[in-house]
This record gives sequence, C-alpha cells and structure tokens, in this order.
Amino acid sequence: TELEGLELRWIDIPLVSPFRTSFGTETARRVLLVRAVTGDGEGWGECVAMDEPVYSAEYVEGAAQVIRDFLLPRLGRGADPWKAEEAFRPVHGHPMAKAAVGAALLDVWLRARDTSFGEFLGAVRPAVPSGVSVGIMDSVPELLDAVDGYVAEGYRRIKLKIEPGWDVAPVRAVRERHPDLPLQVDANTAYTLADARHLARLDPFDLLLIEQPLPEDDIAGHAALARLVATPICLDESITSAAIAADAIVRGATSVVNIKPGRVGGFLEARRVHDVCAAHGVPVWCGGMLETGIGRAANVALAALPNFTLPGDTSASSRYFATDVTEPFVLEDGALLVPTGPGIGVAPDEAVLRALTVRTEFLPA
Ligand SMILES: CSCC[C@@H](NC(=O)CCC(=O)O)C(=O)O
Ligand SMILES: [Mg+2]
Repeated sequence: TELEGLELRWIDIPLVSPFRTSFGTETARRVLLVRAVTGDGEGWGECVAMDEPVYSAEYVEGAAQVIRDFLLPRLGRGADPWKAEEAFRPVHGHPMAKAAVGAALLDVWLRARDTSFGEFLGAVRPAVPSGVSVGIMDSVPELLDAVDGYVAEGYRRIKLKIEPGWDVAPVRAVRERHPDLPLQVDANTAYTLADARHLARLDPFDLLLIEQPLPEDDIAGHAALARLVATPICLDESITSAAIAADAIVRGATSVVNIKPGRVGGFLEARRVHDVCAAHGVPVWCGGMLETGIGRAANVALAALPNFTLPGDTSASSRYFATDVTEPFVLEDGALLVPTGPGIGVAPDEAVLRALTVRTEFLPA
C-alpha cells in the first residue's frame, strides 16, 4: 500500500536519575519519534540521536531535517522497508535518522501482516536476559549503592561507564563487593593507545569486555590495544555497518560487538551485523540509547536472535523513566519478555504521549 506521510513527534522525557558518561551528563532526553501512516495503518520508530552530537555526529534537530528534506522525498509514496533502505543509500551517513524511518515502516508493514518483530527477525527465545548500564558517579560508595540496587533487582550483568580518573578504583570496588558478577566497562572513546598499560590494569578483575576504549575511527588502534590488554575489546561507536564489523573483526580490533540498530542504519542492517559476527564466531549483545518503550520493544526482539549470547543494555523501563511512553518493560527473573504482538507489539499511550509532546509535524508523502 502507499505511504500517506510521516509524523515527527518531539517529546521531552525526564530521567529518574542523572546518567553520566565520559562525554557528559543527561537528566532528561529530547526524543524524536516517527509515526509512519500508510493505507494499512500506522507504525512507530524511535530516533536514538541525542540532543547534541556528543555520542556520534547525529542530533535530534539534524535528524528531523534529514528525514524531512532528504529521506522522505526519496520514499515517494513507497512504504516497503527494503525499497526504503535502497532509496536512502545515496544519502551518506545519518544512520539514526534512517533507522527511525525504517523502523516505523517495518512496524506498519509487519502489523499489516500480523507478524511480530521477533518472528520477522528470527528470535529464538521468548525472553532476553537484561544487563544494565551504570553511569559515572561522584564517589565509589554511591556507585556501590547503585550497583547493589541493580543486582537486587535481578540484572544479570553490570556495565560501568569509565573515563580517565574513574576506572580502576570503581571497577576494583565493584568486583570486591560482587566477586562473581558478570561485569564490563564502557569508555565511550575516552582513552588513547598510550593508555594501554593503564587499561591492562583492569585485566585482574575478570571483566567480560572493555567497550570502545578508543575513538570510533581508530580500528588499527583497537587492534594494537587488543594485543596489549587481556580483557576482550568490544566495539560500539566504531561499528556502523556489517561491512565495517567484518573489517574490524578480521583486523583483530574487536572480539565482541555491541549492536544498536540506530547506529547501523536500521533493523535490517542490525540483523546483517548479527549474521556477519556469527559467521566469524564473534558474540554480540544489544546496546541501548536510553530508548523509550517504542525503541526498547524492537531492541528486545532483536536481542532474541541466536548470536546475541551476552546480556545487553536492554534494561527495564524503570531504569530511566518513572513513566514510559508505552506499557513499561519490567524485569522478570532478570529478563525482559520479547513482545509477541504484531509489529513491535507495543503502542504508545496517547495520554502519556500528549503530556510529553513538545511538538509534532506531519509530513505528507
Ligand atoms: C547517552 S549514552 C548512550 C550510549 C551508551 N549507552 C548505554 O550505556 C546504555 C544506555 C541504555 O541503557 O539504553 C553506550 O555507549 O553504550
Ligand atoms: Mg557504548
């Protein structure tokens, strides 16, 4: 059927607690949601770009403009997810903008066929074990309190944000408090190869991985670091496509991959990254961008694919939001249930959406 148009919806959603990483602190998120309207109905996608281009080059206002001025015109009245991916190919970059539109088109396409994201993508399990990402804190005691709380909630794995000056001491403290806890760290590109010897001081703590220690374009640097540090290197920001995943793997730059559909341009490409990693025997896990229930639902379905063998950052809605845009995702025995309804299997609550909406703009096809 034909595309009638895309609704862009900007919402402001507060975080239950500040989330600090090596590139800044967030206390609320401005999220751009995309609703695709076709003759078959509607579908939802979430753009994971932040308000500022500090995780990657994309940002909310830029993504909205790219969708309005460069992506939608290339769709014409087409609503086919594969044709959309093809139509977007001449546009360089902007994977998060592309992924938001692609997810909305895939949602309406699947709803019309009474097929869930999980069925479509190839989910092999009914629930996915949840890990949780813990920000940089003002003190080690505060960090230990936060970690104790998440462990008590049932999270299967803890990820600690690190940066120069907040790395060995907090990791040592958490490991001493929780000797058997699956534990990993994420540097969000904050180190350089000159820090190799320092990062090797994390090796005694039996971490699952060190995520993105170096800048996203430094594949060779990560390969050199991997030879100097015993803990496995995992890439996030560097992996923007299946081809780049294969390149990083064969060059020895990564032995575990964090998959985020928004970072790679959409769910179709995310599955290709999953498949390429599986072909190389490289395990993957599902990363997060503090998604609302709309993006979270689709991520949980993706995380149920066979090679997602490590707990991801698919935490409960309550990790970030007092009230989610959809029915909240709740931890059940440390796992999230994969939605079984058509499409993403969830829908935004009209009243909550209205309360959080800052602006909407309908773009006719
Ligand atoms: C604003 S930080 C977003 C990027 C970060 N994401 C997380 O740490 C997990 C966030 C989440 O739980 O969704 C990462 O680099 O992996
Ligand atoms: Mg990361």
